[in-house]
Amino acid sequence: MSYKYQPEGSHFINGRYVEDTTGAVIDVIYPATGEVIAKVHEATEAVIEEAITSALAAQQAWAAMSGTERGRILRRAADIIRERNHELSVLETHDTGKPLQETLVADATSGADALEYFGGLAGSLTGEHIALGDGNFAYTMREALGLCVGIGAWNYPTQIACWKGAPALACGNAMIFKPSETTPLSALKVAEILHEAGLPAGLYNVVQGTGKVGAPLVTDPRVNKVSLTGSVPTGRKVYAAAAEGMKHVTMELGGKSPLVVFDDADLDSAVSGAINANFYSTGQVCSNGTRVFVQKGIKEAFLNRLAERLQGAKMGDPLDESVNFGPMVSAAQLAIVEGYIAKGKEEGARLVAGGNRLDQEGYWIEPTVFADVTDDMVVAREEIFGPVMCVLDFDDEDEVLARANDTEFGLAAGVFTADLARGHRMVAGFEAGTCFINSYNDAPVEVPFGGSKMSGVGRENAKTAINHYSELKSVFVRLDACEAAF
Ligand SMILES: NC(=O)c1ccc[n+]([C@@H]2O[C@H](COP(=O)([O-])OP(=O)(O)OC[C@H]3O[C@@H](n4cnc5c(N)ncnc54)[C@H](O)[C@@H]3O)[C@@H](O)[C@H]2O)c1
Repeated sequence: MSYKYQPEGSHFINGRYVEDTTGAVIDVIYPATGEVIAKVHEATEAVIEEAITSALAAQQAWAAMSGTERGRILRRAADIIRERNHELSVLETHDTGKPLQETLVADATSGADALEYFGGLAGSLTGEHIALGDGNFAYTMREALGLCVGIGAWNYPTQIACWKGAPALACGNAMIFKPSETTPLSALKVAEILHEAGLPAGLYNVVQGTGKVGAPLVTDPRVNKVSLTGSVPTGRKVYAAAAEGMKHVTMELGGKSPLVVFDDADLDSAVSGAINANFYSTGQVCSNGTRVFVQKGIKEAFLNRLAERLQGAKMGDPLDESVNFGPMVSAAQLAIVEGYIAKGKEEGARLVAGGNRLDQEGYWIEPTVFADVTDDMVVAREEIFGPVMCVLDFDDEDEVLARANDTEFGLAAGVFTADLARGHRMVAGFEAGTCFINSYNDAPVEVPFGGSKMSGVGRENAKTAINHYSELKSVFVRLDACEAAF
């Protein structure tokens, strides 16, 4: 039987699709209907070995090319992605369930942005000259790390494949990317397009599978760097395993981020911020501001306006471009979200919107809002990773800052206020890697993205990502005689 989105092979290795049917079967399910749209096989040991050996065989020649030449290929790949944006977005919608309205602007296009940005930077990577007196000097050389492994989550499959691949390749590395087993299709297209753009075979390989495939990649001594996007429990395991081999890591993990709305904020703008911070991608965004602290003076106005605006959430066929709210990615994730909604009710939070599963095929749940949430409730402490907004009340700035920071996570934080001095004071106090003033969840490639505390290590995007995919070699040069004590 052939499936609607069946790829030519489960893996993309050494410039071509590869299959090994002895690997366990993974069903790829369209979350909107529950239909199986493809079947892929988990990578076997032989597949993993082929991915590693072909990457190693290609990497040194790639690193020896000029940055400008490498960058040209990445920029060509960006152009191809943009030309095929519609087709890639339809695939992403099938892989994830996210509405086409979103995938058309946020997924392949964001991946293309990363390829274009790092393609542009590749020719400007340099070391520096350091004068040391007496004519002596040192210089630094920026070198590729070697073989990098990227491991993705299921919420932004194309974007994650590009956000990791683009800086890795720009710096002269090879990458093996393992997408989430829930969304295996889009990364294959990224690999295909990179090679079509001229990337030499072996430099961007995609292997499918669960953590059983991710784990041996992380521990393989030939791998120099691991970049994971995933949950904190997985991050802990992967970071520890990578530390055994003293490997470089980037950890983009989960969050329970605060969004603080002061009573001088523009109400509609703040409600928009809260919607973007909770319901985009059906709430499956790591940086979501799911603890919405609203100052008591505007609490009722905020909740009323939010209820009105929620009427604009349109669920339905994700391929219909007027639909703006899709299903959860999987039955398992839906069950987790339903569990948290039940917990919120049990703990005494006031359900003011949503909370119900739709009685139809697929993994649909309404956008949900709890009010009167308190800091100690489970729904206010744990990452739900679904469309559940928790609204908490507060009185003053010092109090809300302390409460906003009272979490093990530190991915993102936002503030809405008309008082910009207060906005800057708040972000200076937030214990979070990515902050927003009068906005939420913007992630342009030019800006570093990442978390502090348990939400991660390192940064993606922006010039700083170069530091995470390369290292400096220092060279001391003596021009006068070298002297010694004896
Ligand atoms: N900070 C960010 O940039 C960011 C972005 C998106 C998602 N996330 C986080 O990702 C989570 C949701 O994604 P998920 O459910 O796919 O996460 P997950 O942690 O379950 O899985 C992430 C990836 O790790 C792999 N994996 C699992 N165990 C492994 C192991 N032992 N060794 C190597 N790889 C292993 C999985 O197969 C998957 O590809 C949420 O917590 C979310 O906040 C973070």
